[in-house]
Amino acid sequence: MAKTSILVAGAGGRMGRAVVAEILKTPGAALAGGFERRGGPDIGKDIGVLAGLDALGLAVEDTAEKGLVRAGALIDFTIPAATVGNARAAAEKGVAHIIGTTGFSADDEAAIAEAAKTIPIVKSGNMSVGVNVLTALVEAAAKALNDDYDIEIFEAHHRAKVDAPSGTALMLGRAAASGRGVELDDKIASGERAGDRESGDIGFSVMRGGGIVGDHRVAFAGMQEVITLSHSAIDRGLFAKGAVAAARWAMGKPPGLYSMRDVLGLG
Ligand SMILES: NC(=O)C1=CN([C@@H]2O[C@H](COP(=O)(O)OP(=O)(O)OC[C@H]3O[C@@H](n4cnc5c(N)ncnc54)[C@H](OP(=O)(O)O)[C@@H]3O)[C@@H](O)[C@H]2O)C=CC1
Ligand SMILES: O=C(O)C1=N[C@H](C(=O)O)C[C@H](O)C1
Repeated sequence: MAKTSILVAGAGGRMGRAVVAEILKTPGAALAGGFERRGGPDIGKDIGVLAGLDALGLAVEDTAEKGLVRAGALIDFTIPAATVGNARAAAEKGVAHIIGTTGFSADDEAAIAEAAKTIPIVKSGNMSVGVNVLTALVEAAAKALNDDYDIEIFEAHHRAKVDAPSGTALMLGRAAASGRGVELDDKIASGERAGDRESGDIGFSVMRGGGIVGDHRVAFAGMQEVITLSHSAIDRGLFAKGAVAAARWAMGKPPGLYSMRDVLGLG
C-alpha cells in the first residue's frame, strides 16, 4: 500500500514537532515537508533537527502552497486564522486536511465547512483515543442522569495555551448537552456564585500552569453522590499519533467534515 505523504503546518510548534516525529516512525506515512508563518524564526531550519531528531535535509518553508503539491494530507496544529487559510489552500489542491487547532469562531467554522465540500477534513479538539471514548461515556452518563446532577467540566493545561475553555472541554460539554437533548450554547453556566447557576446548566473551570499536557474531568454532582469521569494526557505524542492515523484514514474518502469518532469507528 502506498505511503501517505504528509505536510506539517506549524512544523516548529509543540504539536508540529511531535507530528514530524510520529510521521517518521509510522511505516505507512512519509514526510512531505513542513511550513511556518512567513517571517517566523524557524523558516529555513531542518525539520528533523527541530523535532529533536537527525537532520533530514528538508527545510521549513514559509508557505503551504509548495508543500501541498507534494502531499496527500496536511496536518495542522497552528492558530485559527492560519488553519482557515490552510483549509482553503488544501481545497484548491485537493489535499485532505487534518485539523487539530482549537479556538475557532463561528465564521472560522463556516469557512472550514465550506472547504469540506471539496476535500475530506478531519477536525477534532482532541485526537486521542481516550478522550474520544470519554466523550461517548459522558454522553451516556448525561443521558442517564437528570438535571438534579449539576455538570461541571474542569480542564488544566500548560501555561502557554491561548484558548479557554479548551477544545476538548467544549467537546465534552457538547457530548453532555447531546446526552440531555439540549444545545450547549443554551446551557453554559454564566458564573460560580449562588444564584448564577440554574438547574441543567453546564459549567466550565479552567486552570493554566507549568507543563501540563492536558487534563480533563467531568463531574456530575448530585445532592448525595458525585460521579467523575476523567482523562490525563501524559505525552503530546498521543495527539500526533491520532492525527497521523486520521491522515491515513482520510486518503480516498469523499469530501466531508469528519471527526475522530469517525476515524476510530466510535459512531
Ligand atoms: N486536537 C488536539 O488533539 C490538540 C490540539 N492542540 C491545538 O493545536 C494548536 C497548536 O498547539 P501547540 O502546538 O501547543 O502551539 P504552538 O504555539 O507550539 O504551535 C503553533 C505553531 O504554529 C505556527 N504558526 C502560526 N501561524 C502560522 C501560519 N500562518 N502558518 C504556519 N504556521 C503558523 C506557530 O508559529 P509562531 O510561534 O512563530 O507564531 C507555532 O510554531 C492549539 O490550537 C492547540 O489547542 C494541541 C494539542 C492537541
Ligand atoms: O493546547 C493544547 O496543548 C491542547 N489543546 C487541545 C484542547 O484545546 O483541548 C487538546 C489537548 O488537551 C492539548
